[in-house]
Amino acid sequence: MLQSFKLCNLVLSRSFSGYVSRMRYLTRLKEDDEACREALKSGNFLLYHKLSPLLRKTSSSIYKLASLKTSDLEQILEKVGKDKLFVNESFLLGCTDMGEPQFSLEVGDIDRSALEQECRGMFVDLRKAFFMLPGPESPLAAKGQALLRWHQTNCFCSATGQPTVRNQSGSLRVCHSSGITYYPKMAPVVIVLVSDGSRCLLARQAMFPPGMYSALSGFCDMGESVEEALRREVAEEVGLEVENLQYSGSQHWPFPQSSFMLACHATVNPDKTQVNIDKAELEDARWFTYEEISEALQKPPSDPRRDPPVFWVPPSYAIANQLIQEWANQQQLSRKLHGIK
Ligand SMILES: NC(=O)C1=CN([C@@H]2O[C@H](COP(=O)(O)OP(=O)(O)OC[C@H]3O[C@@H](n4cnc5c(N)ncnc54)[C@H](O)[C@@H]3O)[C@@H](O)[C@H]2O)C=CC1
Ligand SMILES: [Mg+2]
Repeated sequence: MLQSFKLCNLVLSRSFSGYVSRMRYLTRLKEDDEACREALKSGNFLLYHKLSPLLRKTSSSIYKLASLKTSDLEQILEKVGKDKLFVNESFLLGCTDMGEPQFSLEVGDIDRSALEQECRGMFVDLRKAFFMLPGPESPLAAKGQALLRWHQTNCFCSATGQPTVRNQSGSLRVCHSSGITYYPKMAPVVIVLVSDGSRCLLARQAMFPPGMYSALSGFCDMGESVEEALRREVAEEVGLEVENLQYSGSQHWPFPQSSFMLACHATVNPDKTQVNIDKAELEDARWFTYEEISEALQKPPSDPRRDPPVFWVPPSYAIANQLIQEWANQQQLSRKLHGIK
């Protein structure tokens, strides 16, 4: 069986591009428990302590996700008094460009400082880790946490109350009593940057760090399209009617419990820009000029102790930043065309 799996992979990697063979390999690992158990023997592991990922400082003093090989992880587990079979509790995350499988493992029941010492790293709260990690590593750190959290909160069937059982990769859980299969879930959220042609509308919730304003956002209701959710959220939160919706991109966002962010641009009639804020949702919503936005995009997050707080926008790992950046680029282009400095 294993022999034929390896042969099949070899044939695949010769006949398809690297990307296609990696995706086919992952599908196989998701569906075939034995193949996944075999992959665990040559995996790369991201560790999480109570959902905080393990980071390591590199020789050039930047922080990266610590990725441990199977043999190193087994040795560390033995040193901290844990059976090396604990590796099998990992969940499949993906594979590297070299085709090496990646897994996440929750080690929250092992002594944190002993692990940090053995791994030469530190467990960092995910929100803080986002500020420390190089751009491409944040989504992987988020995905690892989201998958662990989903398994931790879906141990029982919501129909029967009986325990659910995971497959080896962690791509699903089954209740053998009801026969229901549960798959990891994300909640769809729309996020929209509203423009009146020369200004853009940003808002802040009371829970945001002082001075930070972001694009309007909201969870999709059951049965809604992205367009419907977006028009409703803007109407609810600031009392405006939007038009000209334009899709920009999407992002998995691990907060509060795995959201799927769908980002769009939209416009309002420049004669109808009076905002009427829903104070239950938002602390403030304001129109910002191009000058204010480009200044905010160039500076790091404000010191939260500054009083009054300085206006700033979400950092580059958040899709809100992408929307704001795109709007600023568009404004810059149109100002150039119209000879405005
Ligand atoms: N990555 C990014 O750039 C950004 C991400 N976000 C994320 O989007 C999420 C939603 O945005 P909000 O404006 O807060 O949404 P919202 O405007 O829909 O308000 C949140 C409220 O919606 C209700 N709700 C409905 N469905 C929910 C669900 N599935 N999960 C949790 N609450 C639900 C709750 O009462 C909650 O208090 C935020 O929690 C935040 O994590 C928001 C802005 C930027
Ligand atoms: Mg909202």
